[in-house]
Amino acid sequence: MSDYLEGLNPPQRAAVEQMEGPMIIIAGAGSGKTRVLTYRIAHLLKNGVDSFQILSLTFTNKAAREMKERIGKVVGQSEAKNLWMGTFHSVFARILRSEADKLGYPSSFTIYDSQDTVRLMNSIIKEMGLSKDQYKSKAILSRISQFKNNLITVKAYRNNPELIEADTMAMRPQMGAVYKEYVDRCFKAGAMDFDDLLLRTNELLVRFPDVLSKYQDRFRYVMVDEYQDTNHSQYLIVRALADRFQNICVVGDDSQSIYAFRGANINNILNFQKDYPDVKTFKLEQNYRSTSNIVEAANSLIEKNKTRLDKTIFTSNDAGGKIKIMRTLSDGEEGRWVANSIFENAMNLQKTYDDFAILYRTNAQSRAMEDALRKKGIKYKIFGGLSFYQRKEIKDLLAYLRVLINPNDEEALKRIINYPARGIGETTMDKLSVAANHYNKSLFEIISDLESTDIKIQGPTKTKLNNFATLIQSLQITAQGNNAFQVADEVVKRVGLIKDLQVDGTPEAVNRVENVQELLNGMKDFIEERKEQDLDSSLTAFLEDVALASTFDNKDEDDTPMVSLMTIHLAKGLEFPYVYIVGMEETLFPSAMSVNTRSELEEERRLFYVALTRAETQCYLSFAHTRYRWGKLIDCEPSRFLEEIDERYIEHLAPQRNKVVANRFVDSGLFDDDDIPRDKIRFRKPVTRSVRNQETPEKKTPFKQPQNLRKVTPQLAQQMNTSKPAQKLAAGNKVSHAKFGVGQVISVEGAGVNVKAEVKFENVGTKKILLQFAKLNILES
Ligand SMILES: Nc1ncnc2c1ncn2[C@@H]1O[C@H](COP(=O)(O)OP(=O)(O)OP(=O)(O)O)[C@@H](O)[C@H]1O
Ligand SMILES: [Mg+2]
Repeated sequence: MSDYLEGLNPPQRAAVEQMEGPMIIIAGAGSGKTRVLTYRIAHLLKNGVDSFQILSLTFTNKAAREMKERIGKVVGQSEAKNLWMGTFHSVFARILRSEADKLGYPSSFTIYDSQDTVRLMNSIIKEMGLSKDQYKSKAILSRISQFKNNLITVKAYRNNPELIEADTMAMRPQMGAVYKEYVDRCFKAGAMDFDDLLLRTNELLVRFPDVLSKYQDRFRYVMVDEYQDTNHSQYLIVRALADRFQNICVVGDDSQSIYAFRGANINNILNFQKDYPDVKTFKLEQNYRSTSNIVEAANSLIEKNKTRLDKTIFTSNDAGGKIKIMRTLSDGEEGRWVANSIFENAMNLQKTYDDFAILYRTNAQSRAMEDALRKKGIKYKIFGGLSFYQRKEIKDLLAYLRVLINPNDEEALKRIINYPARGIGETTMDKLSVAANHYNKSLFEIISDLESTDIKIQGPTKTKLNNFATLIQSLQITAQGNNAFQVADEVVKRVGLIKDLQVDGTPEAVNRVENVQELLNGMKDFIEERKEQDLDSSLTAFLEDVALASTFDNKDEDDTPMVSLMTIHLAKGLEFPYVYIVGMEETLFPSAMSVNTRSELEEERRLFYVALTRAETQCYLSFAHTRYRWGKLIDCEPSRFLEEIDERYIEHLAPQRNKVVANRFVDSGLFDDDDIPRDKIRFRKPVTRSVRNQETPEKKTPFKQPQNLRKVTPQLAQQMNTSKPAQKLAAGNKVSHAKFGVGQVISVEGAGVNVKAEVKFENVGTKKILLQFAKLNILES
C-alpha cells in the first residue's frame, strides 16, 4: 500500500481508488471532497495515467494552483505541471486560443471584462437611440448572460416567441436587436466576454466534430469540483468532453449551491445519475474542518431548507466554543468590534492575521471593516471589489497593450484614443463609429485609412488621428519579438503615461505612478516565472493571465500575514480558523431581493451555511442596529437566520459599547482629528429596538445637540452639559489632566466647540486635546 493514501479515511480512499467510470461524490462541507479530488489525481498519475490526459476544473485558479502544488509533492512538480487544471474560463480560453480561427476569431482575441462590456453596451444603447431608463446596460447584460449560459443564440432568441414577449412586456421590445448588435460588435472587435468563453467552446465542440474528438481523446479523465454551481453551458461542455471515455468524477454539495442567480443549475447534480446510469455514488460524512459546535450549528440551520438531498455530516473534532453573536449600535462600531476582537485573539491566542477572515454579503460592507482595521494597524487583503487590474491607470496601460495585439479591440481603443489628451473628441468618435458601422470595419481600420472613406473630418483632427495611427503601428513593430515587459516599458515611455501623471502632482497621481510601476514589476515577475516553467511569456499570454485573474486571484503582494476580507460567494471552498460573518441583518442577509420566494430564501440560507462552514475553530456573527446604506442611515433588524441556529450552539456577547464610548470621550479627553470614530459624528436617533437577549436598553437622556457632534450618547451628553468648555486657556499655561497628568499648553486653536489645545505633558508627550471634552485644570496661567 502506498503511503500517500494514508491521509484518507475509508470512504475517501474508496473514492480515490475508483479510477474508471462515472462517479459522483455528494457530501457536506469540510468532508474532504476537494481533498479526494487532489489525491485522486495523484493516484491516477501514480498508476500510469499521463498527466496531459487529466482535466480538472476548479472554482478558482488559486485552488487549481494549490492542488497542483500538492499533487506535485507526490508525483514530482514537473509531472504535475502538465495537468490541465483551472477554472472553466481559463481552461477554455486556452483551448479557444488554439482553435479561434475556426470560429472566425483571431488567436489573439481579447477578453472583455465587465467594465468593457458595460461601456460597449452604453454605446450601443446610445447609438441605437434607445432610452437609458428602459434599456439599463447592466440589466441588459445580465439578460444576455442568461441567454448565453443557456446557449440561446441571437437566432434562437428570434425564434422564441416566449422570450420576445417577456422582453416586450418588460418594455424592452428592441432586446433582440440589442443582443444582435452586442454580439456583432464583440465579434468585430475580436473580443469575447466571459460567457463567450463557454458559449464559443460549446459552439466549437458542436460544429467541429474533429475538434471534439481531439479533446475527447486528450482528456481521458475529467474532474469537476463544486459541481453544484455549474451552469447549463458548463454542463454541456463537460458532458461532451467526457463522452468517449466516461471517466468523469464530479464532487459537490447541493447545500452549497449559491450561484443560481448567475444561471447555476442544481439539476446538474440531480440529473447526473440519469445521464450516467452506471454511475458510482460516494458519500463522505465526516467533517474534518470544524469544531462540533460549528458543524452542529450549520446542520441545524440547513435543516430549515425543504429542497435538499438527504445527507449526514458529523465530526469527531472537539466541541470548541459556541458561535458568538455580537450586536452593535452602528456599522462603524461593528467594524471596531471586529478589529478589536481580531487584535485580541491574535495577541492572546498567538495567532497570525492569516488565521482570520471577515465575510460579508455585499462588497459595500468592507468599507467599515477596512476603516477599523486600518486604525488598529491590522494588515488585511480584500478579495473581489476593485482589484489592482481594475484601477484606471492600470486599465489605461493595459488598453494600449491590448490595442497593439488586437487593434480591432474597440473598447480598448476608445479608452486610449484620447488618453493622454490628444484633442480627439466625442464628435469625432461618433463620426468614426458611424463610418465603422457603415463600412463594416473596425474603428482602427477606419482611422488608419481615413482617405478611403467619405467621412467628414477636418484637417487638424485628421492629423491627430493619423498621428495616433502611426504611434500604434510603430508600437506594434516594437511588440514583435519583444517580451511583455519590454513592450509595456516602451509604451509607457513613448506614450508618456507616467509623465502625464507626474504633471498632475497630486497624491493620487503619485499613487497611480506607483501602480503603473508595480504593473511593470509584475510583468517582470511574470516573464521570469513563465521562463522558468518554459511557458509562453508573450504579451498575449500576459494579457490573458490578467483577464482571467478572477478578482479572487489577487496576487499576494507580500508575505505579511493579513486578515482576509471577502464576500461569502468568494469564500466557497476556503477555510479559516477564525471567521467573522458581519452584517447579520434583515434586508442585508437575507438580502431584500431574496425574501419573496422560498427558493430564493433557501439560496440565501445555503449562502449562510457556506459562511458558517468556513470556520475551523471559532465563528462570530455580528449585526448593527443602524447602518449607512445607499448614502442613508437606516435602522436594521437582526437577521432571521440568527434565530434559525439551534440555541444550544449559540452564545450572545455583551455589548461593550458604553465602555468604549466612555474610554474614548470621557476618560481620555484625547482627540486627534482622525481618531474621531466616524459614526460618532453622525446624526442619529437613539435606537430602542429590543433584541433577543439584550441587556437593559439604554436610557434616553434629553440633551442639546452640539453643532459639530451629531451623534451623542447619553454619557457624553451628560458630560457636555456639565463641563464648561470655554476655559480661558492660553499658550504657556500649566495644566493638569486626569489621565495624562501635568503639562504645558503649546498652542490653542479653533473656535467654539472646536477649541483644541496642544499640550506637552511631562510623562506622556504632546497630545491634542479637544476642550469640549477634556477636563484641563489650569494650574498656572
Ligand atoms: N481524512 C482526513 N484527514 C485529515 N484531514 C482531512 C481529511 N479529510 C479532509 N481533511 C481536511 O479537512 C478540511 C476540509 O477538506 P476539504 O476542503 O477537502 O473539504 P470539502 O468537502 O471540499 O469542503 P467544502 O465543501 O467547503 O469545499 C481540509 O483542511 C482537509 O485537509
Ligand atoms: Mg471543497
